[in-house]
Amino acid sequence: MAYINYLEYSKFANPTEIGSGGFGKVFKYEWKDYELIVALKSLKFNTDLNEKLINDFINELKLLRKVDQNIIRFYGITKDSDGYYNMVLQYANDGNLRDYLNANFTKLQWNEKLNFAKEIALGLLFLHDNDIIHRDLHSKNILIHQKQLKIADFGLSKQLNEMSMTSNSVVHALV
Ligand SMILES: Nc1ncnc2c1ncn2[C@@H]1O[C@H](COP(=O)(O)OP(=O)(O)OP(=O)(O)O)[C@@H](O)[C@H]1O
Repeated sequence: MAYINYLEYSKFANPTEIGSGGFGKVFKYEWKDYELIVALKSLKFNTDLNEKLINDFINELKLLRKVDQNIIRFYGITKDSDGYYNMVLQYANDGNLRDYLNANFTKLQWNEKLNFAKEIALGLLFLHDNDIIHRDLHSKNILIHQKQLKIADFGLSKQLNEMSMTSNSVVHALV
């Protein structure tokens, strides 16, 4: 397996909660070395180790190593003071597309809406060119950073070559 950066938790300062999802909470931090704002997304379990959640998390890590301007950047992983692993991600300063549209839809111009559609299509094209299907694409999994849309949350994604024989057979049967 290719290398995933391990980052020291002490390098991150001033946490502020920005959201929560299936894996746990998401915090905004300052990455002191680079004076960069990043998002730390944690992997938390209330009960015993859940194999499916872990597999989803590892899958998300592997897929996020790829870099594209319409895909949220993944810098590495860190372990927080409670012992939980966190993904260190590019911080999207305008949050998710669903909240953004709820707040701004009436103000948006057509050229901006068309540009949004184009950026989502470009992000998807990049994923598909890399044989990745997202499988959970919706407006909360699209983040906005400096007016640019970035596809996030690959927990349910699958790389086509990792699909089971059964799924492959179905795909082939359909082609
Ligand atoms: N990199 C980021 N930059 C800024 N905000 C983020 C970032 N990642 C997540 N968020 C915010 O935190 C919320 C929760 O994110 P998360 O990916 O954990 O869950 P989700 O996509 O809403 O749910 P689920 O994990 O169940 O699919 C997002 O909807 C978004 O508003």
